[in-house]
Amino acid sequence: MSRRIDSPDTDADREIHTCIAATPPQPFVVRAGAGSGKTTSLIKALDWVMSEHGASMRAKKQKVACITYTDLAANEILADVNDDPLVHVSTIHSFYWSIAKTFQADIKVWLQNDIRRRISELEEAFENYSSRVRQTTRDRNKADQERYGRSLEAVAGVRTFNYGVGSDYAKGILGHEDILQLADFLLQNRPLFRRVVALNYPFVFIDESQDTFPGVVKSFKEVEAQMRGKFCLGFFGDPMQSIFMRGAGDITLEDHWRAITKPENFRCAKQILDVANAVRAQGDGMEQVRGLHERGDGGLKPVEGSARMFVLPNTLNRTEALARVRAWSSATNNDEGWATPDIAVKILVIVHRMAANRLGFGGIYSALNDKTSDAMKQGMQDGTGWPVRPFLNFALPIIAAVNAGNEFAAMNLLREFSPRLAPAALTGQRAVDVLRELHAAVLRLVAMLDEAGTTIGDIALHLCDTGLFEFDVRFARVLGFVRDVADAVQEPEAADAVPAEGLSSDAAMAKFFNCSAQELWPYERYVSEGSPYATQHGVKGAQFERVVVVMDEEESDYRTYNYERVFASAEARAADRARALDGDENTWSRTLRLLYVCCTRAQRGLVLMFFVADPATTLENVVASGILPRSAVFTQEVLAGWP
Ligand SMILES: Nc1ncnc2c1ncn2[C@@H]1O[C@H](COP(=O)(O)OP(=O)(O)OP(=O)(O)O)[C@@H](O)[C@H]1O
Repeated sequence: MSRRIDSPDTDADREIHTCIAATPPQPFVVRAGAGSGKTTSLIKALDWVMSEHGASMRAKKQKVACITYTDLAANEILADVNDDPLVHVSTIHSFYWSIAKTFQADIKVWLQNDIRRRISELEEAFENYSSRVRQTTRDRNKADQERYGRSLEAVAGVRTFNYGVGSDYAKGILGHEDILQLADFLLQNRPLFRRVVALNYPFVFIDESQDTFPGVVKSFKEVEAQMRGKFCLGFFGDPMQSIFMRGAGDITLEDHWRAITKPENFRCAKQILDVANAVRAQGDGMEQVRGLHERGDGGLKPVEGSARMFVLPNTLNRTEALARVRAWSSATNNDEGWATPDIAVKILVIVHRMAANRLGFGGIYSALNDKTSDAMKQGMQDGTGWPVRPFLNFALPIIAAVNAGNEFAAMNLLREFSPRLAPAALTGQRAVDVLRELHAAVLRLVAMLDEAGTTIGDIALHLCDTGLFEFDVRFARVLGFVRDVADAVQEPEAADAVPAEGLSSDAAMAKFFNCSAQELWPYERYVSEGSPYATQHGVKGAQFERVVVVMDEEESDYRTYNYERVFASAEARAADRARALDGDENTWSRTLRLLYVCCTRAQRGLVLMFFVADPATTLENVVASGILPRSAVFTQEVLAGWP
């Protein structure tokens, strides 16, 4: 297998090498477009640190830190550098915890102050409640204040703090968000801490820097300012691919830092790259060159590929339109892959709602998506969120095990998740009695899922009341008010609240509990990847042979993204662009970047399906935008006669 590290150096790679080999090493910011092989450059950079500075770093027990966006990316990079112990690859959360965890006394002080801050915020909110605020909201505010008060008391007695999936302060467990706040606080306020970090990690490289939190960039800049000459930062990113609201975007250079541009694109066939460049021309204007090549008889040749748009009336049935476009593309490209069910084509939807409604879990989707925090949306979409884990990790698997007659698997799940089988709980009890009760509870669970009226809340209460499953503190808290579900759903303040801890997640959970339990199976199938759909945000960093991008304002969140703005009249676009250049981030600029990310996922074939109210006008706008030539833009008529 060819290794990334063995691919020829590009000009950008040579510049990175110069920065790393300089005395002292020079911090740098690599700006490189989609498909440019940023990860390859990053791996080469790690290799140069090892070859140029490895001996002295080993002697001083130092490491180079490489911060990635996901654990998956971290593992891939680690494999590429042969798990060299000189390289520490991790997500920002793990890295932050690894540098902060030895500062236990500081952690306690920070946490106590932070809990006090949260209590003050709740007190202030309470004082400012208008007379219209309902009693349940007031009661919950008080309950949250009391809960934090109890946490504060408990934290005083905690000896060791750890990092876990969800926070549980009384047990000394900090959650994801806490780790970020804590380490940023230490990095930005404690010179000694900055010094220790720089001496342990004289090189820190940050991948996907456009999506790194601004606080993280600020923190590392402070380390660099204090330890100049002894600490080298390297950012690898693409401001045009900044698609998460909390991302840092473009990294501003300090005086002595070097800007490096990597203009190649190795991923996209020519027609797709032309579209990507035309999109980007309206953004930062960086033009990418080269495109996908393949080896043929006469050596390496550029791949032409295909890129088309269908401008369709938004009255069409989306599923039928998609099937027709795929059949048409298959025939036109003479490529059966377009019509092959499932995975040969990746369909990118703005939100999962389209897939959710079609597959039968629209209720779960809207409960945990609409007016909820980004973390809750994301956790629902990828199946890692705390509200859905008890069902995905325990309830559904145990039902499946029972239905398949697999008692061994069912027993293993009970051992792993049931608090009643914990050794302490079994003391003084006859195990056989406990098992008999659990068995009956599981059979009831299986029956409940088949009963039409069962809600997700009913399942949750059953799991809780029978001791089948141990809920974490957040879930346990919600179960506390689950019987008031109907009330909470109707409560206007709860439903309309800006996403924040407490109220908005309570309202979302109330809706979630009201959903039919029968939505759980299709939801499970969806998150376990048995689907050709992905969201336009979820495919960051990925590539696929054939991509369909569904641009559909009816499916979208109007405030944040709107493709009609990108393909509006020339005057409207010019006005949005002028505002964006003035620093006013807007729907047009956000959507333009999302479109760039979507288009550049495709290697050989790209189809944009644009559902609009007025296809004729939109078609003219699309052509005027210069993003696709007229010959590549089609309307409903061409699909007539396709199945
Ligand atoms: N130097 C190179 N020569 C040839 N192909 C390369 C080179 N570097 C990367 N590639 C190939 O180009 C494709 C894109 O690489 P990669 O996914 O690392 O890009 P990226 O910059 O991370 O893209 P994105 O920003 O879109 O996630 C991959 O198929 C990779 O194998």
